[in-house]
Amino acid sequence: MNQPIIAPSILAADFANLQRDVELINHSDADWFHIDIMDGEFVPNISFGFPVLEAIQKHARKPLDVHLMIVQPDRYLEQFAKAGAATITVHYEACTHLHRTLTRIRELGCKAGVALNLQTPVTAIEDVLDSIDQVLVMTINPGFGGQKLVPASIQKVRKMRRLLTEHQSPALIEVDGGVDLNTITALAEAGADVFVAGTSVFKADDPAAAIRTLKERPFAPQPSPMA
Ligand SMILES: O=C(CO)[C@@H](O)[C@H](O)COP(=O)(O)O
Ligand SMILES: [Fe+2]
Repeated sequence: MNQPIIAPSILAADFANLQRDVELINHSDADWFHIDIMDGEFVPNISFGFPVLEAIQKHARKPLDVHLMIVQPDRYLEQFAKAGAATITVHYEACTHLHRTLTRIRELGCKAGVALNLQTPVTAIEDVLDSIDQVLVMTINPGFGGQKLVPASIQKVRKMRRLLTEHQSPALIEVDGGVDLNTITALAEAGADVFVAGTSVFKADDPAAAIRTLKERPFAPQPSPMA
């Protein structure tokens, strides 16, 4: 098991104190910033757009991992790249020409990610694996923070790991939704590399300590079944 990559989701930050929360992540053991963009059409919620992303980018000292929950993402790829995205993840369900979209993301100098909703089988991306740097396995229905992880998604992460191994793909597996101290170990054991955490970080009494504990938890000794 590799050291987990922790990506706190800004969606759960205090937007009235955004700079404070960005600095908190800068000074923590977190690895990336996870940025959720929702358009009110692909998902039943609207998060924030370019002015907020640009404000985050001005202060962030770690890579921006941008998760686009929007229809026709091709319209905005260039703007997200200009706004400082290190990785741009589009939804499989939102792309008519997925290969074209992924190729464009890489041409723009970003890493290319594909997100799969709960019902989308892992094999959906099999034929474009060469164009993918990261696969985001949704562990909730997208659109809102603070939801409980859907248990069946752990098995899906396992299937995704098998698929990537079978194709010798170096793509990272990211999990998103309901990641906390109770779920991170099973997700890491199933083969996830990147862990998005919103509520479990920003709603904790001490977010920096929460990040540290999330990072260490998959390596912590498990309680024996007799205990
Ligand atoms: O993409 C999404 C929601 O659609 C996520 O990135 C959430 O922001 C994760 O929040 P928590 O489940 O960790 O509160
Ligand atoms: Fe997300």
